[in-house]
Amino acid sequence: MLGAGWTARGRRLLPLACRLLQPRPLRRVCSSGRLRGDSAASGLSEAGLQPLRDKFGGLSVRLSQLRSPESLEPETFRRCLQDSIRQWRTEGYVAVWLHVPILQSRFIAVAAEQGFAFHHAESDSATLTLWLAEGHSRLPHYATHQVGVAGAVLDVHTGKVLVVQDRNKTRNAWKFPGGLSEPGEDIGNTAVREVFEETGIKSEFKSLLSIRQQHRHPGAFGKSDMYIICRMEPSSFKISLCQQECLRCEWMDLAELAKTSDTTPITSSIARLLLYGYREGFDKIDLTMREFPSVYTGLFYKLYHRELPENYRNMTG
Ligand SMILES: NC(=O)C1=CN([C@@H]2O[C@H](COP(=O)(O)OP(=O)(O)OC[C@H]3O[C@@H](n4cnc5c(N)ncnc54)[C@H](O)[C@@H]3O)[C@@H](O)[C@H]2O)C=CC1
Ligand SMILES: [Mg+2]
Repeated sequence: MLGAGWTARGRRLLPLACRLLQPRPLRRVCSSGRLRGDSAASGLSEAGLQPLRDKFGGLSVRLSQLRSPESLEPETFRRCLQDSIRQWRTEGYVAVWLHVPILQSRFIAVAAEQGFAFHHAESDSATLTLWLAEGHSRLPHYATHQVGVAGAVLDVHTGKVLVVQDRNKTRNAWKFPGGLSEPGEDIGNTAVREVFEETGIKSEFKSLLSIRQQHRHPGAFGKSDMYIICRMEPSSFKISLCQQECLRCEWMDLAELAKTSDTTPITSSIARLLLYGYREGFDKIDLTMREFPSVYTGLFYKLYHRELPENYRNMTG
């Protein structure tokens, strides 16, 4: 029997909803990854909801494809999902990815009762997963780190480096201006942007100097934090301090920064590294950047490493 909350429209949709969640045998997968085949599959197409098989033997179900999600009662969804999970297991699928638009969030609790857990949620959609195969889940985790980037902006003509003291910090220590990378932003571009936003100084990215990894970072919502310091060259010199983020900003003698105790251990270490490069040659400290075409068509990536001598760079045969 159907529940009391079941509407006339919902009743009409029950067979459809059940079919929407019916698993398709692996052999019915077409080249696009869509499950194809018999009358049930044509029902799926009709409603626009088509579970997709991925190359790892998992399935992807997108609730955004439901034509009338408001007519699908959570109880109906629960029964359909339960049946489907049983069948998907029998058919050897290894995992299910369930994509839920924020407005259909009532289905999340139902899926959680069937063993689904959040994989990630962003903006207007949540993705839940259920591992179906034997043993522990082999599904990759979502993002594990946040990335922060600072710019060590050195004026090579004066030997002075740009330093700030952040507002809202427990201790006022000198550090390089910097901040969090935005999605899709190159490391060097974050450094240029953050240096400019916090100090008004324009600068150019030259190289990577260091990477700090910190687990369970309180400012990263308990995730890990990668803090990257770049070597930068200034192209303007007049400071215009961001009052919201910074307390102080100045051009400080690099040798003084390398010696002062009024700084953090990271800044102190990198000031000494930068001083060494300034005196002995930046090739001794730089991780420079090269750009290559990616295996993903139309995309490029940036590779950072120590400079290679010409005869190693152009090796053939
Ligand atoms: N040199 C060192 O020792 C230090 C390194 N770092 C690293 O720098 C990176 C982050 O740099 P930041 O300058 O902190 O980032 P950021 O320059 O992007 O500034 C973050 C902004 O978000 C605001 N904010 C943060 N949490 C907030 C909240 N809950 N509510 C409202 N506003 C909030 C802050 O007030 C600040 O304006 C991280 O990778 C961190 O590990 C941070 C501090 C010191
Ligand atoms: Mg900052």
